[in-house]
Amino acid sequence: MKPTVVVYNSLYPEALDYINQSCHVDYFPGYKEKMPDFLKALKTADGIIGSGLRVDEELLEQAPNLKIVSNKSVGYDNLDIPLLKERGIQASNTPGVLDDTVADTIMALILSAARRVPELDQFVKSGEWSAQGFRDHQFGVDVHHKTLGIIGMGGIGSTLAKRARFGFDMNILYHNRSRNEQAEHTYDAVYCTMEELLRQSDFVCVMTPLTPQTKGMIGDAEFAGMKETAIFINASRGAVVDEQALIRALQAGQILGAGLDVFEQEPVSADNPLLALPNVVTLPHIGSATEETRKKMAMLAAENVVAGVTGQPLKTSIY
Ligand SMILES: NC(=O)C1=CN([C@@H]2O[C@H](COP(=O)(O)OP(=O)(O)OC[C@H]3O[C@@H](n4cnc5c(N)ncnc54)[C@H](OP(=O)(O)O)[C@@H]3O)[C@@H](O)[C@H]2O)C=CC1
Ligand SMILES: O=CC(=O)O
Repeated sequence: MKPTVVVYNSLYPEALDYINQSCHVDYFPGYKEKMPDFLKALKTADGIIGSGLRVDEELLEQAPNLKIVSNKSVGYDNLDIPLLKERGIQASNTPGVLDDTVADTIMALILSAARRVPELDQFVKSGEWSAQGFRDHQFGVDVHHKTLGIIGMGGIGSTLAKRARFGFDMNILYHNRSRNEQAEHTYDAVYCTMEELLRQSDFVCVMTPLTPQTKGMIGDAEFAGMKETAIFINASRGAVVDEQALIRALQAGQILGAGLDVFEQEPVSADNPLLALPNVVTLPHIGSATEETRKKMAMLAAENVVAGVTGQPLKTSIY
């Protein structure tokens, strides 16, 4: 009998076909709208694939045969890893294949925030440019030759460092729990304490995973430690930052601006004060969202789930 794989959000046809070749597929492009059927399918699932589903004790109770959870994302803060390990269930994610695309998104946030792109786009389209002309107070700040501090110099952080160093002649500082010697050699990145990095950087970019250690890692004290001219970028997970502290820092002029791809609550609610601040550039969590990269992520996640249910080694196992 073929193993059963539950696909819990939409998946490219190529990836679905690949799973279909060796598995029975229960496909739920939007599992939330089909909850009773989805829960029924979990009862016989050997593997599940998708992104964002919270896999915890409650979910595992519904899925007694589960052998693999294949996350179609790099981040795996939706998974209870100690519990999965304890139950002997494998888990995989999709590192590497999205590094360039996410680094491009971060450069877009850096450039948009520094050069006030969304604000000035609106200025042109609303007719204000022709009505009142462009004034000095609308100038932005340079990105080239400035200092970029990267908190979380891993796959994406290093790919960002490459762009910043060689494309924009930026100086790179970084902070991790451990040294990244490759980034030091290749991008002249300088290892710093968090305090040093915040004090010296013109752009501060957070790129760590969300873990119990990183939750709320950037708060009042960290914003107070940044330059008044600093631009803060977050494309990791919203909860790595204390969002209320970020709002306070922006409203008080403690930092110059922010570029955000992620939020504590997603989709972000319409009354979030961040949305009312002209010096904040926002994106709807689209770091890896290009056609080409999402296809690569889907195929990698499909290969992992098939490997997991057929007893083969996973391509990108989390543990
Ligand atoms: N916006 C989006 O669409 C996307 C967001 N992401 C997010 O980005 C995260 C990073 O991805 P990726 O670069 O592939 O991951 P990596 O594992 O390659 O890099 C993570 C880096 O964070 C560092 N780190 C981990 N914990 C801490 C800590 N407590 N303090 C300081 N540094 C820490 C690690 O170094 P060390 O272990 O030495 O501390 C490592 O250098 C993902 O987990 C995901 O949440 C990913 C893809 C797209
Ligand atoms: O947020 C996206 C991811 O891949 O993680």
